[in-house]
Amino acid sequence: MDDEIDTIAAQLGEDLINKILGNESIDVILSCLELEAPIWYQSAAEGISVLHAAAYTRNHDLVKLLIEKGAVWNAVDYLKNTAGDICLSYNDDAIYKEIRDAGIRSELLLGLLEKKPSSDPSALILRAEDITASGSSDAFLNSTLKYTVDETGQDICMLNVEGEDIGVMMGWERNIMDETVHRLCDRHPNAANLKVLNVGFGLGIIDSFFQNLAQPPAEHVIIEAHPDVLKFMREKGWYDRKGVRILEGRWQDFIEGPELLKSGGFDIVYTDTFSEDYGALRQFFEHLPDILADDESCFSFFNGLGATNAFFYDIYTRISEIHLADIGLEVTWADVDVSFDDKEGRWGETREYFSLPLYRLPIGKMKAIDFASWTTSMTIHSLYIYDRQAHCICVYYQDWHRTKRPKPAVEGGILPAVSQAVSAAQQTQNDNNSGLSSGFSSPRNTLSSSTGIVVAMNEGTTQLPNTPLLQPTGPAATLSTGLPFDEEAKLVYGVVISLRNMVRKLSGRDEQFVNYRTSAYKLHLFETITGYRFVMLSDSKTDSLRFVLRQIYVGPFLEYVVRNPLVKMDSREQGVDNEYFRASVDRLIRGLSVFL
Ligand SMILES: C[S@@+](CC[C@H](N)C(=O)[O-])C[C@H]1O[C@@H](n2cnc3c(N)ncnc32)[C@H](O)[C@@H]1O
Repeated sequence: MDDEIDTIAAQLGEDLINKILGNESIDVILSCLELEAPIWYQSAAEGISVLHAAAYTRNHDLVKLLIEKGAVWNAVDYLKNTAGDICLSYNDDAIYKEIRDAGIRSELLLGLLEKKPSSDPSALILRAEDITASGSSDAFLNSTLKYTVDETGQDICMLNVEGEDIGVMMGWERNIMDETVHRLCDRHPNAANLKVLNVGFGLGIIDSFFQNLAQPPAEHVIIEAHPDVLKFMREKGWYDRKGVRILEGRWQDFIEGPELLKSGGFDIVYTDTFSEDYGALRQFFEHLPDILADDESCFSFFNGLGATNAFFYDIYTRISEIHLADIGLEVTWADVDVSFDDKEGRWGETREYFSLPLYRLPIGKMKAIDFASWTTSMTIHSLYIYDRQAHCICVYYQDWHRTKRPKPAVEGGILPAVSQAVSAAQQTQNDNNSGLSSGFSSPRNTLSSSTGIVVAMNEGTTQLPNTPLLQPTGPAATLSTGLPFDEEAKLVYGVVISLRNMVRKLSGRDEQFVNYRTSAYKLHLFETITGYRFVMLSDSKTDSLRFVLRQIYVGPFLEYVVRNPLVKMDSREQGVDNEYFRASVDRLIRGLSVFL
């Protein structure tokens, strides 16, 4: 019965492929699929799939349709070509990208990278379930390695798997390693004092290039797991080299432990292991933000997945770029010409694992923080305005990226027109009292609550047109004092005045105190000649915001507070809040050029 089904499927499949090759219309192909012709079929004669057939006929619409219907993007024919390779041979970029993107989507979405069985034709890329020493880490680490010089004179670290010689590392890769070291180190700002981590010693080619830099690394950590490699390292004197620290074991054993980061993060990280699949490489990626020292640190890895096939190599190159981007690393790629060797000579008796003319060399760097988006989304915590006349009484308060507001002020603890969000407000009372005689039309001006309920969302219930109010979206506030607002405001004022006086005492009256920074926040101060003190708290890494405070003063403050005929300029009794001022400050913060 099963045989019968197989025969029918094969007939329908052969018929489908022949129709595609015969340039039948899309409708005809669709009706074959409706009659259950198997879209996964590969022809008996050449092993070509429906996607190969569509690529041969260069029918872009049909390729799209077949992909939509579930055609296998990575089927390999008997000549080990994929449909993508067929497109490459025709130089058909558009169809190539269609198939390549289907591959990337499928790999990303289904996470097939870790799961491909070795019987899959694409096992020429990954050997995740290969339990021989070339595909299984455990089997590899228990195997015997041989260091030798092959018939062409190149150094080889070799493994024999079921009678076949497999190069763990081969001398022809010197150029790749040389170029990698130069691209990683040459222009590094810390070149005179580099801290380098290399995972996987092999022949020690890359480690020798690191050591041969004009200024060898100040610290050079090598993680190596295989006992035979460690023996080789000992024989070659690597244990005695200055600045070299060898961690014996798998990188997985050290990556989260204290020993690796004994002297802090690394300027350069490189990894090139053996018998590990893409899933392991991706796991290594995930640790990079923790082990790279800073934004100048660089990372590279041996980019050899899929390198016996241009199409697969392209896909895995792009997937690694996407995954590195996910953890904040931006990759630039350089091509290294590896076509110069006579291929026969390069491989000798060993199994070929890189057959493309160009090696794509990745250099990953932590993406520079985009100051614009960073500041809009997380830096400015709060603004306080004080009037010298009113001493430590805050006359205005507004916050943006503070997830925890202070507790509301005790009743009578703050002036009525400071901020609704930190007053002991009672919404019903707000409604009843809106539009008070003071000239403040904002509901924020009508507070006299006794409930103590915190109004913890946007302050503006009324808004100027086109002025979205900022949400408190930042990280958990480091600034929350847990105090009621009136006490917090006094504390801020007290700190400002003490530091200001201290600066004057230490450096003379002309010296101005403009900001200070702790590990948790930065405080910025701007004083007007009329006696107002504008204080802003921000993330500790923010540049000076004094110019922002000045802009608030000369813009919204002068316009909506000082020159507003409806506002009684009595900040000692009232506070200065009004909806126009509040919305205008919001708009100004959001519209700052550094936020663009
Ligand atoms: C291809 S070789 C590295 C070659 C090296 N880049 C060079 O320039 O000579 C791979 C090395 O990684 C080591 N290795 C494999 N899996 C490892 C793991 N999980 N942790 C640390 N080293 C590993 C192997 O023993 C081998 O020495």
